[in-house]
Amino acid sequence: MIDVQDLTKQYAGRTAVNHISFRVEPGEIVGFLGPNGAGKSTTMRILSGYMPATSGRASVAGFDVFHQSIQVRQNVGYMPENAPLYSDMKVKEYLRFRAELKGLSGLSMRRRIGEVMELTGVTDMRKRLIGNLSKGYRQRVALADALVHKPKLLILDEPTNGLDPVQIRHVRDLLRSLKSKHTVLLSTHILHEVEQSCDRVIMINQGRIRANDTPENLTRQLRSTTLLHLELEGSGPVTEKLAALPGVRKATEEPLLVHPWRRYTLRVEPDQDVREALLTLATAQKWRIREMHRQLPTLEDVFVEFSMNAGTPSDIPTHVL
Ligand SMILES: Nc1ncnc2c1ncn2[C@@H]1O[C@H](COP(=O)(O)OP(=O)(O)OP(=O)(O)O)[C@@H](O)[C@H]1O
Repeated sequence: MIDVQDLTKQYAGRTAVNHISFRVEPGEIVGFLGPNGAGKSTTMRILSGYMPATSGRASVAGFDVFHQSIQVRQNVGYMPENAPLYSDMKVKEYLRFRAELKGLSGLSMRRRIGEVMELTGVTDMRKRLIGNLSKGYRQRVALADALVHKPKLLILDEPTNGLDPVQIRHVRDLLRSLKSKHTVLLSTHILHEVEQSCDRVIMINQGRIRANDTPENLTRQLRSTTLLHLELEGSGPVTEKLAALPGVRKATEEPLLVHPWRRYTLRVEPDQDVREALLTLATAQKWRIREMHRQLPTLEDVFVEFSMNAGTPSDIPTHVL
């Protein structure tokens, strides 16, 4: 659905996107992540046919973004960051205006506007002036605009920016519901969202792609230990025996919980799962276990690692870390 090859964009000598290549397959929801200034919006603008690149090639739904930008726009629903909306128009009036610009008309247009207003939860706001809407509702209107012509590909630049947690959840559910009908390229700083919604993650920093994999593989790759937390009741040298399990780097006993239960934390080698061996040991030792849970590195840990390794830490604004 998206094929990017060796794409570069320079602004007045400053390289915003630096020889990037990637693909997005039909039906995928791909998270496009990176710290502020990484080059996400620039890439998304180019892919939507709104800005030319300096060099390289990109195609969307089989159309070249440079030479066939009209066909590209027909196939792409683009929601820019801080989408500009006409504040003196009413919601339905604005969507109608946008739908007409995108070539819709008549009954099918009216039906479709009704559908996208329902989908994005703005039906009750249809007669309100956009200028009087909250940020969350304006974001929804921008999303309705992006969806109105049933594009094959949605390019959403920080669609959850400025939304409250309930609205964020709504957008997440919406993304999931769109999955069967649209391919989605999504930029966001809410990594929890990406872990929950995206099939794949492309991480970009300083205009270069640093990672391109599933959220699971990225977190697995992180050179870090997995933590296994236990609440256990047993006698003898428990900590030593736990530490001796193959794959365990270190075992620590934390302060007594409520007698006779104790809490232990095992630092486990990446890619090792010691839970079965642990249960076998516990049975042999007649220990009792009332809780066991693994704490895996999150996508946020991966993001920080890639962001920090790629550039000088001072390049990276603290609010995204
Ligand atoms: N119109 C422009 N003129 C000059 N430089 C620009 C322009 N737009 C972006 N840049 C620069 O290009 C680089 C990439 O910007 P871009 O907006 O693509 O990053 P981003 O990853 O989307 O960041 P954010 O998360 O803050 O939106 C930044 O250094 C930015 O300052």
